[in-house]
Amino acid sequence: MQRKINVAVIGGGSWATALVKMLSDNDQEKSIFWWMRNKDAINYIRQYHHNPNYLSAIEVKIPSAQITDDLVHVIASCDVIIWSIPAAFLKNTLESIASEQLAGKRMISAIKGIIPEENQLVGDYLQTVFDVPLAHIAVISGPCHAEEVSLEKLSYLTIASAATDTATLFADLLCTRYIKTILSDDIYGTEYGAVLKNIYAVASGICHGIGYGDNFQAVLISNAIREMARFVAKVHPIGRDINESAYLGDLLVTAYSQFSRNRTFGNMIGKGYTVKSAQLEMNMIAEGYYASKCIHEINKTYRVDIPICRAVYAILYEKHSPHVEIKLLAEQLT
Ligand SMILES: NC(=O)c1ccc[n+]([C@@H]2O[C@H](COP(=O)([O-])OP(=O)(O)OC[C@H]3O[C@@H](n4cnc5c(N)ncnc54)[C@H](O)[C@@H]3O)[C@@H](O)[C@H]2O)c1
Ligand SMILES: O=P(O)(O)OC[C@H](O)CO
Repeated sequence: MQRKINVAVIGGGSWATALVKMLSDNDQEKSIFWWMRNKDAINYIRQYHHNPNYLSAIEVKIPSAQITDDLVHVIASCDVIIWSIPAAFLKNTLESIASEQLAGKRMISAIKGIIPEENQLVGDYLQTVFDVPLAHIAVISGPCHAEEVSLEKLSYLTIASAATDTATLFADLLCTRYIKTILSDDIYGTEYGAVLKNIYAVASGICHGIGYGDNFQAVLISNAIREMARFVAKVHPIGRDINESAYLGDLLVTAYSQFSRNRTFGNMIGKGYTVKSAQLEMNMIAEGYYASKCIHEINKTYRVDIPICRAVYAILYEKHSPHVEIKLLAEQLT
C-alpha cells in the first residue's frame, strides 16, 4: 500500500496551477500544499477556488489553510516539493531558506530556465547551494502547455532523474487520465533541452513577426534541433535520442503553438516591440529571454556552434535589428 505524502507546489503561475490540477486529479492519496507570493490571489483562491490570474477555469480543490505565502511552513510540512516559478525569481524566493530545511526532501524542477545570476541549471543550483543530493532531484519536461492541461487534453510529461526511484515517485504523482508520464535518466540533457527550446521559440516568434512563412519556420526548427543536439552532446555527452518528446517534442510544441509564451514574446520583438514593452504586454514570463544571455555566457566555455542562439542574443541583448540578424542567420541555415 502506498504511504500518504505531503506535496508542495511552489509558484502561482500557469504551470503551478496546472500542476495543482494534475496532483488533484491523480489517484494516489496525498495532501497538497500550494505556495505563492501574491496574497490577493491566495485570498481569492481560498474564497472562490480558482486562481484569478492564471488558468482561472481550473477548480482548486485544496483546503484553504494549505494555500499560503508562508514558504517555511510549506517546506516544513511536505516530503516532496515541486518548484514551478520562473528561474529568474527562484534565488530571491529561496532567500529565507537554509539547506537544513530542504534536507531529506525529494524535489522536482518544473522550471525550464537557468538561474541568471549563477548561469546554473535549477538542479545544479539545488545541489550546489542547498546540498540536495542529485538522487533526490528530478526535472519535469516534455511538450505540455498548462492551457491544454486545463482543458484535459492528452499530454506526455518526461520525468528525468539520475535515480529511478525519484523519477518514479514523481511520475506516479503526476499521471492522470489525460497525463502520461515517461521516465528518463538524462537529467542534464532534459534540462538543457528545455532551456534551449525556449530560445528557439523566441527565434520562431521573431521570424513570424518579421513575416517569414511556414516554409522558413520548418527549416529554422530543423536547424534548431540539430543545434540543440550539438550543444547538449557537448555539455553532457551521453547516448540519447534527440527525437524523443522531451527534446524534439517540446521544441515543436513551443515553436508552433498559439499558447507559447516564448513564441509570443519573439513575435512581438519581430513586430518591433522593445524587450521592455513586450514583457510589459505579457502577464507571463518568457524564459527564453533570460536563457538567451545564460546560454551565451555558458557557451564561452563550451564554444559550440549555435547560430540560432547567437542571433537571438544579438537581437535581445545587443539591440541588433531583427531583420538584419535573421537575414544573416538565414544564410547559415541548411
Ligand atoms: N506555462 C506552461 O505551459 C509551462 C509548461 C512547462 C514548464 N513551464 C515552466 O514553468 C515555470 C513557471 O512558468 P509559468 O508558465 O507558470 O509562469 P507564468 O508565465 O504563467 O506566470 C509568471 C509567474 O511568475 C511570477 N512572477 C512574475 N514576476 C515575479 C517576481 N518579480 N518575483 C517572483 N515571481 C514573479 C508570477 O507570480 C507568476 O507566478 C517556467 O520556468 C516555465 O518555463 C511552464
Ligand atoms: O511554449 P512556452 O514558451 O509557453 O513554454 C511552455 C512549455 O515549456 C511547453 O512545453
